[in-house]
Amino acid sequence: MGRRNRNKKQQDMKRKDRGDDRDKDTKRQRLDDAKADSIQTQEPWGYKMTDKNNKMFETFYKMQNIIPEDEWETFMATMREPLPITFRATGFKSEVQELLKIIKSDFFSNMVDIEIEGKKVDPPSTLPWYPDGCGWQINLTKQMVRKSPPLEKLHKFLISETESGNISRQEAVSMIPPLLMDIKPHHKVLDMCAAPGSKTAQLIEYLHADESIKLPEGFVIANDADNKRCYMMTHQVKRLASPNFMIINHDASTMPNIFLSDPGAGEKKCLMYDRVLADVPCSGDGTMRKNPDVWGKWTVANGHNLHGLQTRILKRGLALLGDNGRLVYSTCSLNPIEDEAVVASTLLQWRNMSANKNCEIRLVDISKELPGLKHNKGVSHWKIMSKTSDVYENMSEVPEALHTQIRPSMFPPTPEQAESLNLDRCIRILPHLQNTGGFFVAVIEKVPRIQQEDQQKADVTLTAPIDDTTKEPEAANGEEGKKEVEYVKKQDRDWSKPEIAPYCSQMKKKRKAGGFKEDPYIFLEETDPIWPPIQKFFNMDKEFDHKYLLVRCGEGKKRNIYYTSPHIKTILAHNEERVKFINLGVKVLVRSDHDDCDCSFRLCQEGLHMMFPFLNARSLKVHSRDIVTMLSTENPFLDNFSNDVHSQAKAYSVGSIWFIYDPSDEAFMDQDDRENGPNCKLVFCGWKGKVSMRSFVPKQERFHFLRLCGVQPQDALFKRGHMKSPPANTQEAIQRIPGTDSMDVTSSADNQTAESDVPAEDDDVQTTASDIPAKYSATDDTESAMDSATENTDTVNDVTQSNNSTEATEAT
Ligand SMILES: C[S@@+](CC[C@H](N)C(=O)[O-])C[C@H]1O[C@@H](n2cnc3c(N)ncnc32)[C@H](O)[C@@H]1O
Repeated sequence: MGRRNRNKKQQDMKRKDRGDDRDKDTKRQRLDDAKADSIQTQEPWGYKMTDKNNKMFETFYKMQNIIPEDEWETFMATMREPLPITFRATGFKSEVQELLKIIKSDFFSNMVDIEIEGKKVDPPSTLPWYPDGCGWQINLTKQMVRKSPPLEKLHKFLISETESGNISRQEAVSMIPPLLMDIKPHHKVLDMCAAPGSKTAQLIEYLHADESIKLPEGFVIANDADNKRCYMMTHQVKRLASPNFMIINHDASTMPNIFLSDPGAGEKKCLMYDRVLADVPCSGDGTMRKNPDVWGKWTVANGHNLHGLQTRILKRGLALLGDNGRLVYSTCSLNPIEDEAVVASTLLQWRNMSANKNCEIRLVDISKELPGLKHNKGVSHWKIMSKTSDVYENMSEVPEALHTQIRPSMFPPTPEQAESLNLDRCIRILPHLQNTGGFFVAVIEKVPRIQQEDQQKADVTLTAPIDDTTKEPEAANGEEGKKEVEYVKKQDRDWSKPEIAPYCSQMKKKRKAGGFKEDPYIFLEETDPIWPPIQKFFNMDKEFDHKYLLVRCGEGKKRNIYYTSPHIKTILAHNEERVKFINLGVKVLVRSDHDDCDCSFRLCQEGLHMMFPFLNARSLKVHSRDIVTMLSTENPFLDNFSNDVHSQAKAYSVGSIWFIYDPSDEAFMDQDDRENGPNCKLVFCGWKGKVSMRSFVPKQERFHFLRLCGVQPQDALFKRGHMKSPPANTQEAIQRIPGTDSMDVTSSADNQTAESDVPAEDDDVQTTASDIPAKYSATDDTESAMDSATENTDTVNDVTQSNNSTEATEAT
């Protein structure tokens, strides 16, 4: 008999000795039940989904008493209903308000008397707790919106604006954790499990919320263990174009320390964060409305398996949190083992660690921080159920055989401990309270017990050295306490000091000389000859420091130049060998060699918002109708622009330019701007040729800006009388774009004239005139692909893992 067979036989015998055979029958029975339960049913709107029943789920949650008895039926009925559409408007405040005006007037005002399948549809409403009316809920499923003819216009609008990143289709509950982080522009923020990045995007927005600050001092570091999902996140946050942002790729439970000085030289300075978000991987039972697959997959084991990882991530997050910092722990699961048990056991362990005596961590009362949000309080008591539906009140009742699955830390605190923990300060969002998904949030703050007087407060979050104690937890009372201590010793000895994490050492093998596989990040030298012509051409402000510009190729011509913030540069400089950086820096300049231009680089739209406050030359004030001209025409001739713009343009040599529309510039704005133009500042980059002038704006964003200027992309642009005829020799070449009734754009002949005049498009701008109608005649396939690609999904289900490893795949 081979060794493997022998081992298996021994294991079977052991299992028999433990009486595990009884499990088999129960298991078989349960599988049969589950199969019988999962009958495919046909939903309205023509798509199939599994039956929404799971007996184990019901038994488990009924037993927990976290849903009041008289609400149980409503809770279950809501869980079985599909989730309504929710989204939030994103971006700069004034631009967001303009977009909201359009949403209300052009789309929602028409939705008052709509009936679908004989039922009247509720008009869309704002999420009462989301600030500034920027969060919205439409009580329809996305399938309904897609298939219903009266909602076609709304559907196209949602796809288009989601694509350009001006709205974020995000579950309502998923918007909550970033709001509770209370982000300020100077905060150092860590998002531990960030992909696909919907919450990260909020964090970046809040960091940049004060538009009067050119560049905030703080930054956001987004981490995720899944390399592919890190790249998805790159796309998600690209439009926010923040130089104060980076993506890294590590296991959050063993996040490496980030040094702010050379780790080899003298005193180590480690980064401590002001804000940490631990939106941990979870069983996702709060997302069953959106992901009906979870119904069939749910077992108690999912929560049990994730508890260990969730706890380790929370502990590591707390270890990295600076004094007076705030950590938000969240899951989209209602399971107390993934929620309160993780929080309670971590708080208790923190207290037991003698090394932590200088600092207290405690739950923050957040019940009043989001007025209008309906929620229940966290619980202090719950029960543990095994896969075979045995129920345990404490660890001593758990058979030895289950000790690897059921841990002491999963049990509720004693009544005395519970009194000091204030678990009721956690919030539970139950789906039936406000027609949402299910969610759990706890906010924890770290408060120094002794404010050390010699500590330089201003620098505290950047310079506080990491607590590198290896001391073990002090003994707690009683048998349970001893077991807990043993457990902590075995599993968690180093939770404040994962200096060389297993993941890092693994990665070291993959590393090639000079860093990880990514292209290198090479900062421009002070004396780099590339810089003076750029500085001169754009008359760059002295405040702009070119030592934060970087390129990604060491040799040959530099194609793109990126900008990053001082702190991000410092982090990169001292950690390139140890931290896996996936993405950082905003593209601000793109190579564009042209015989008639002294500067080999042009501005690009992606980085313009960050750059324009530092540009003292090459700007053109424009009217709203000029925006329409430049965004609806490939290379308009100079005399297609207003006289005001034409005369400014004549003064400029050939090369990169940027346009600014500023409603606060009373002297320049005219009657048409006041009547038809948007009430927010807009900037675009472009190129001034000899006879024409073009913009470089990615196609998705063109539609957004056109809408802000009161033009529906499928409406006639000429209706407003904005276009002057192009010169006579190109007159005949004007043609209709197939698929539109009314939109005319200048033709290929016109483009040819201009092509020699302006540089060709780059990969940051891929717009051809015919893209416009093509997009608006998207097939169903394209639309559904867009739906799934663009809606932010932060659910991790299908969890198969041991306590130490997670294989989580995302359900989209
Ligand atoms: C609930 S999702 C996060 C959603 C995200 N915060 C958002 O709002 O878009 C959990 C994420 O944790 C990641 N993850 C799983 N295990 C991890 C670990 N050990 N360390 C870091 N990230 C992990 C998954 O790849 C997944 O992207």
